[in-house]
Amino acid sequence: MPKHFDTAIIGAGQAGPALAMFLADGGESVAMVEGNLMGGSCVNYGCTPTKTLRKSARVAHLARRAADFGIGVGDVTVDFAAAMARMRDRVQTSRAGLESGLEGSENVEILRGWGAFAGHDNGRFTLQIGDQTVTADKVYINTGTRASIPSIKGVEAVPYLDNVSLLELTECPAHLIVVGGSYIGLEMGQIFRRLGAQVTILNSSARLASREDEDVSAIIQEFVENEDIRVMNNVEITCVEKLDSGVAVILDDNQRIEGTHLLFATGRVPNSDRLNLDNVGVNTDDNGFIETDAQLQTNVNGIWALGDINKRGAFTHTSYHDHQIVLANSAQNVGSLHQWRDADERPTTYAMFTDPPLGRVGMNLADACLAAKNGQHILTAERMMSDVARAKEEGETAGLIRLIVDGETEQILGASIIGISADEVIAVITNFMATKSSYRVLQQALPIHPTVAELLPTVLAGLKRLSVV
Ligand SMILES: Cc1cc2nc3c(=O)[nH]c(=O)nc-3n(C[C@H](O)[C@H](O)[C@H](O)COP(=O)(O)OP(=O)(O)OC[C@H]3O[C@@H](n4cnc5c(N)ncnc54)[C@H](O)[C@@H]3O)c2cc1C
Ligand SMILES: NC(=O)c1ccc[n+]([C@@H]2O[C@H](COP(=O)([O-])OP(=O)(O)OC[C@H]3O[C@@H](n4cnc5c(N)ncnc54)[C@H](O)[C@@H]3O)[C@@H](O)[C@H]2O)c1
Repeated sequence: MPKHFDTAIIGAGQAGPALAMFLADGGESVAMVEGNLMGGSCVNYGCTPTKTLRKSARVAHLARRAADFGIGVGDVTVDFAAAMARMRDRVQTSRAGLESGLEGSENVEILRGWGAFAGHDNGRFTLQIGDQTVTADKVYINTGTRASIPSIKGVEAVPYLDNVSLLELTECPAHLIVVGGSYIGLEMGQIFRRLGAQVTILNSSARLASREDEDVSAIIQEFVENEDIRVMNNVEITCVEKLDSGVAVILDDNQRIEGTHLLFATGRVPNSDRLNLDNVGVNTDDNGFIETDAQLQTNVNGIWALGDINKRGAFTHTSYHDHQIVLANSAQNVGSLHQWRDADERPTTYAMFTDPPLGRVGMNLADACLAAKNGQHILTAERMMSDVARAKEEGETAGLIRLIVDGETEQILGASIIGISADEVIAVITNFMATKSSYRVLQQALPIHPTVAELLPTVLAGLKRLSVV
């Protein structure tokens, strides 16, 4: 007889482990199935290592700028191996913490191996994990995504990097060609430039971070080019070739870019292909992302999909939030204190950790223009970071603050903040939006001087109706 669990969770990403421990604490028997490293992309190949490396890169950058602040540090050198070792140490500590939490959880059994559905019978799902078979009443899928590699001619014959192998480098690339001009391309391009690589970004979109407003893309392009990162937008890669010294990328206009290393930062594909979803009839979209309702239940009763695999956000905080939504809607109603029970209602919010960072929530200006065209009463206000005292004092004045408000309900609809501390300041807006209060309440707050956030009430005082012709 296969061992039976109340709950099986496939994939220990950002939703699975927290859910496992919570359900186990409530007395359920939980199988936590993981084929690779506990913590998934965020802990091992995503947020944790990249934000740790970002710090080394920022220190190098500020050291190079030391004279601007009246400080002499002499020639700045980068100990690449030490920076990478610091990053790996942080990853290991983070993963170990998660593992010990799971291992210490009495009702959680960790099953190591790739999980797949074998079928269902009498309300129980059967899972195959290597040569082990188990059954469960409920299954939560948290299997995430992996790097998508474009099918470019010659790609199978060249050595290339993705977000996993990039972190395994032992020497800094002399010239890193980054394909992709969005979150990963920009964050990693800037980090590796600051660690000493020459960097070229090849981007098929017309502008960097093309989901953002045009002026935000222009600000990003300006600050990365100021660091001698070469940016080529609107490119179409015809083929890639292996060289003794690395790799050559040939564009459709016959331009040839040679580098020592090639990184693909061209989006993600879902890890749904080895789940054998057909055996239980779970629906996916054409790209393999699992379809769910607003409570994250799939079309099959008793199977939920959480995190990047459900395409309802592609961030650690959205994945973690997914487990809270599931708990809030669970039979035990254990998450009743959580406000959000409906994934359709939450606003999109994220940061891009370039330096300076971008903080985003809800509508951007392009969305706002569309809404205004459709008759919505929209107010907008903005201020350049060069007019923010704290930014001037820090000597980091690139960027802007843009706020968008509904003129009738007076609720804040969105914000784009790019500039120093934008990754933190955006949370003031995101948290405030959760109260659904009028923006006038935020204007009554007493902010601290000198901070970037102190300008938010001032910016709101300048709200004007957005008119679109
Ligand atoms: C370079 C990079 C930087 C990033 N930086 C940020 C950031 O700064 N902030 C942010 O919010 N987000 C960031 N992200 C995104 C973030 O990492 C993901 O959104 C987050 O990890 C949530 O993923 P998840 O919970 O869906 O699953 P994942 O973290 O992808 O984990 C899925 C797990 O499932 C396992 N698995 C897959 N298939 C199976 C199977 N069949 N059986 C068993 N196990 C399986 C995998 O091995 C993996 O451990 C970054 C991503 C990358 C790649
Ligand atoms: N700060 C963060 O939260 C953070 C950081 C890094 C990654 N992430 C996550 O990782 C995911 C993936 O990020 P990403 O940057 O790889 O993907 P993305 O989908 O955001 O961007 C892909 C980029 O690659 C370009 N591109 C695609 N095919 C190309 C080709 N053949 N030639 C040239 N350019 C091409 C696109 O124009 C775009 O700029 C994000 O959706 C996000 O969820 C988040």
